[in-house]
Amino acid sequence: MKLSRKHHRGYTPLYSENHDPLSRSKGDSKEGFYVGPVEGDMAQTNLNQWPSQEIFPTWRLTMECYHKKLMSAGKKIICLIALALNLDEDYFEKVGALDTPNGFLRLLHYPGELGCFNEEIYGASEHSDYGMITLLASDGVPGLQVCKEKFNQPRLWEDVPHIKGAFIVNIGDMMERWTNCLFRSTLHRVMPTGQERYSLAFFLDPNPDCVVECLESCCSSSCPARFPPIRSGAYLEERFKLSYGE
Ligand SMILES: O=C(O)CCC(=O)C(=O)O
Ligand SMILES: [Fe+2]
Repeated sequence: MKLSRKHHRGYTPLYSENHDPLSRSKGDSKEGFYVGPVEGDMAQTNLNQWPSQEIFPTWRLTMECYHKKLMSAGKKIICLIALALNLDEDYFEKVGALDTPNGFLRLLHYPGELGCFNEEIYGASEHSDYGMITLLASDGVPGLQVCKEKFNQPRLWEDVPHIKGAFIVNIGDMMERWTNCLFRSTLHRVMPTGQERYSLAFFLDPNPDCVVECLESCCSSSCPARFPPIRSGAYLEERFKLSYGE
C-alpha cells in the first residue's frame, strides 16, 4: 500500500505487530495508521504520510489539530506527574523530555469477525506502552483489559470501563524507569469480542536525545536504581524492532 509505514508513520496492516514475540500468535488483529509529530523540529522533516487531499480533503487538518490538542493535554498531565513526584512542575521540560515534543497518534481498527477461532489471536497482545504516558480514546466497544498487579502470577485481567468523553491514561515504560517503578507502566491488552472496534492512542514520548535515568528522589542505598540510564530514541527503536520483527 502506498501509505505503508515508514519512519513509524503511515499504515500498519493486520497482524504486522506482535507485542509478545514468544507467543504462538501470528500477530495482533488490528490495523492502524501512525501520525508522528506535527509541529517543532520533528515535523519539519515532513515524514508524516497523508492520504490524497482529493479523497479526504479535511483529514490532514483534522489530524494535525487533534494531535496538537492531545500534546497540550499530555504536557499538562506530565506537569501534574512532576508535582506528584515532588519535582518542579517543569521538571520534564528542564531535562529535555518535552523540548521538541515527540507525540505519535495511532488510529486503530479492530475488525469484528476474524473467521478463525482455533488460533491464539489478540486484538492487541499484552504489553505496556513504551514512552511517558498514553492518552487513549475508544468508541466504547469493549475489549480493553488491564492487569493491575503485573508482577503477580497468575495474571488477573480486568475489563476497563468506558467513560464517555474521558481518556484512559496509561503510564509508559520510560516513566516507570524514571520513577524506579514508583509509577508502574500499565500492562494492558485488547481481547477480540467479535465486534468491530475503533480506538485512538496518543503516545507521548520523550525527545529522542533525552536520557531517561532514575530520579534521585526515587532511589536510595536501600532501594537502588533498577534500570540503567537509556537514551529515549534508542530505547524506542529497540522496542519497535521487537514488536514489528524488523
Ligand atoms: O485499542 C486500544 O484500546 C489499546 C491500543 C493499545 O494498547 C496500543 O496501541 O498500544
Ligand atoms: Fe498499548
